[in-house]
Amino acid sequence: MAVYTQVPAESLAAFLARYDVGELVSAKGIAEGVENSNYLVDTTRGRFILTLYEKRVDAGDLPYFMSLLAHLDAKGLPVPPAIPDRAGVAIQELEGRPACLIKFLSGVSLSHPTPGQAEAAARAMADMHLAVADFGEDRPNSMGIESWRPLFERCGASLDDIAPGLDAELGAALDRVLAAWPRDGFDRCAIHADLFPDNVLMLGEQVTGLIDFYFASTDIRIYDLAIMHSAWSFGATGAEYHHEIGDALLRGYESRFPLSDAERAAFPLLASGACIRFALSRAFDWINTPADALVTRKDPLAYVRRLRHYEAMSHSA
Ligand SMILES: Nc1ncnc2c1ncn2[C@@H]1O[C@H](COP(=O)(O)OP(=O)(O)O)[C@@H](O)[C@H]1O
Ligand SMILES: N[C@@H](CCOP(=O)(O)O)C(=O)O
Repeated sequence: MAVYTQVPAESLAAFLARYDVGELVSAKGIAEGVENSNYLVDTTRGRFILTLYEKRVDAGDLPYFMSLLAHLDAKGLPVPPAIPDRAGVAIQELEGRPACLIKFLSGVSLSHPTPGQAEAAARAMADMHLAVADFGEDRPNSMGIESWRPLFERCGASLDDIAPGLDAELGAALDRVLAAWPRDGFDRCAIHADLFPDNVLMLGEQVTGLIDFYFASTDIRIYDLAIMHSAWSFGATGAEYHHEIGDALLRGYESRFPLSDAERAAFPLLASGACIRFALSRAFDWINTPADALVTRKDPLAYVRRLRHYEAMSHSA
């Protein structure tokens, strides 16, 4: 479920009247997604996505996200920019929420990507990193390394309610990863920071959409690839590593943007950091979301198992 805010038809029709997009034909809430309310809107002139930003997206960050999307769209990347109304305004308010009308992109997100699809998606990430070389704006990563210790402490002893020993295991991994994290010497740029399979739209092996830029921020470029690697290369429980997908991701990325020796050496560490980040955000949501809430809680342990894989790789390296 991801329709937290209901938009009455009259209010949507009045909203659309500000734009040059024709008249409202239909609007359906989109079930996928967890952060925002999304509607699929058809008008007499085409199809659009309407997003109402809920509590997790800070309205103050929207200008950065929209500016990044406009930059990537202008460079020909398959991203969904916000559409400006007749007055040139893209970030609006609807039903008391910040809202944007967004370009609809075709394609489907994949549950079980093939190596060819993984390779194409990682190539698209590298294209995105190349395209932001002249993007001048900056946003600190609100889910970056500085946030992990405070988030871990907010989860506290409740971690052991998820699985006995989780508090100690994540605490020890956090100490190791924070101590070894590269503070400088690596390329930094605007990264997506959440390029999971559900945030890539594809038709066959063609990438038709990179979506959901609401964690985008300035961080280590290869950390973005490490996040993608940890999200794509494992079975749903995180126990099984699919090396053919992991290899395809690196191949696709490197076909555009080869890794340096230092980046290659740091990759397991950066991927361990990615696992800690998603294990902690999922654990926090697990602890703070009632089991009967409409939103499906994502399993933190699926990231703890991935973490063990990268930690073992770090040790053997
Ligand atoms: N621009 C778009 N074009 C087509 N479908 C989209 C677009 N943006 C979002 N969607 C659809 O809406 C779903 C939820 O969007 P997403 O941005 O991932 O939501 P959330 O931020 O709530 O997680 C996606 O899985 C996709 O099906
Ligand atoms: N990808 C994250 C959660 C963020 O949700 P999204 O729907 O905005 O991608 C995870 O799987 O933990």
